[in-house]
Amino acid sequence: MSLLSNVDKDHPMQHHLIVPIDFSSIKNVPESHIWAQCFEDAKINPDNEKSGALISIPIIDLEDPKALGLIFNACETWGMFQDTNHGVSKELLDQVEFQAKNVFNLPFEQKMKVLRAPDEDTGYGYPRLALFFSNQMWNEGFTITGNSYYHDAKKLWPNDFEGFCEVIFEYQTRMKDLGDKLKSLIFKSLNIPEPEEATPKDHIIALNLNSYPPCPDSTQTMGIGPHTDSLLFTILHQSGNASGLQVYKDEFGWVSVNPHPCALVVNVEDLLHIISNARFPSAIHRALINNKQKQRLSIAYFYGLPLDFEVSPFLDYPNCGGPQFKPIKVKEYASLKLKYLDLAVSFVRKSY
Ligand SMILES: C=C1C[C@]23C[C@@]1(O)CC[C@H]2[C@@]12CCC[C@@](C)(C(=O)O1)[C@H]2[C@@H]3C(=O)O
Ligand SMILES: O=C(O)CCC(=O)C(=O)O
Ligand SMILES: [Fe+2]
Repeated sequence: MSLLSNVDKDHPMQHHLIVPIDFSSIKNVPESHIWAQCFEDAKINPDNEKSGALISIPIIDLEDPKALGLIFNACETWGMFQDTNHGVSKELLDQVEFQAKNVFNLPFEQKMKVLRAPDEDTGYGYPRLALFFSNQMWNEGFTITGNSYYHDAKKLWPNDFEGFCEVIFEYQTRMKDLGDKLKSLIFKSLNIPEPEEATPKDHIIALNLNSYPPCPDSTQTMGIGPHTDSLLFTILHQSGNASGLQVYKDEFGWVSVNPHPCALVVNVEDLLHIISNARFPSAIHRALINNKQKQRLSIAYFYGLPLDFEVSPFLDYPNCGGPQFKPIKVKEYASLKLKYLDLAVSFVRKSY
């Protein structure tokens, strides 16, 4: 059983919000998957041109001696950056993408063998946030926590599961190393001590394989609806051949985060927003479907803290004002998020 399922038990999901349509058999976009066209403007400006200037999310070389300052500025301005020189090989990124493609290219009935249970977080299905939107997303996902993939891979490929397991094991190991390094850099950049974790091995960590299948009418569909992620930060690999990810910023609106060769996207999640006393925004992001013909893949690694860890704003820096949030345990926050999605953070905000 995975860690987050302790929390999920109180918030079971309805079956029809978990089961994706069989994308391979669809000729027209069904009514259920049509989103309003309000995001059309963002699709026709994928280069992020605003008032004649090009804006883009910072790309930071982690080996750059100035990396700390650059990370701080990017997190403060965007809640997001792309990192290069992160130590994860191109081969491994290609391999994990290949394995993700293998999962999603299986026949629908085969994928249904590992359908996520209503009160669990691992397995195949629409993302959990499907609960909060009246329209369905053009997306199918496969969520892994700890070694849940082993059991699922045996169901997907009874005689040939080792290849998938080896790649996922290796990817999780490399992501954990990179996550530890990023955590240290991010906390140093804020000039605050890293959280002292009583039980470091009980971190909530999840890996999400996302597929955005080819779509007969990509002007009307949404890959993944607007949301923030809940934990400390996400490390996202997006396939190089298709754009879609966008981050929201007040002055600019939706800004595309186009794939950069070898870079991984890092975005601030809610708990880091709280710990930084709102100095770092939790990145509001979504993924559009920009291409009719091509499948887009992304692999998201959610780096968290132990469930019983109490999170509170760190205030020991000049002019930080008072604490903007009440202390809250990770598991309590995860539970609020499952109930209220992006309103969850407002329940933790202090009212003066
Ligand atoms: C650890 C986790 C974070 C996540 C829920 C999960 O158990 C695994 C999937 C994650 C995801 C991905 C899409 C957006 C999101 C809000 C969702 O519905 O499932 C996040 C969850 C989160 O950050 O709360
Ligand atoms: O596919 C993407 O670019 C974004 C995925 C995402 O936001 C998520 O898995 O939480
Ligand atoms: Fe996300």
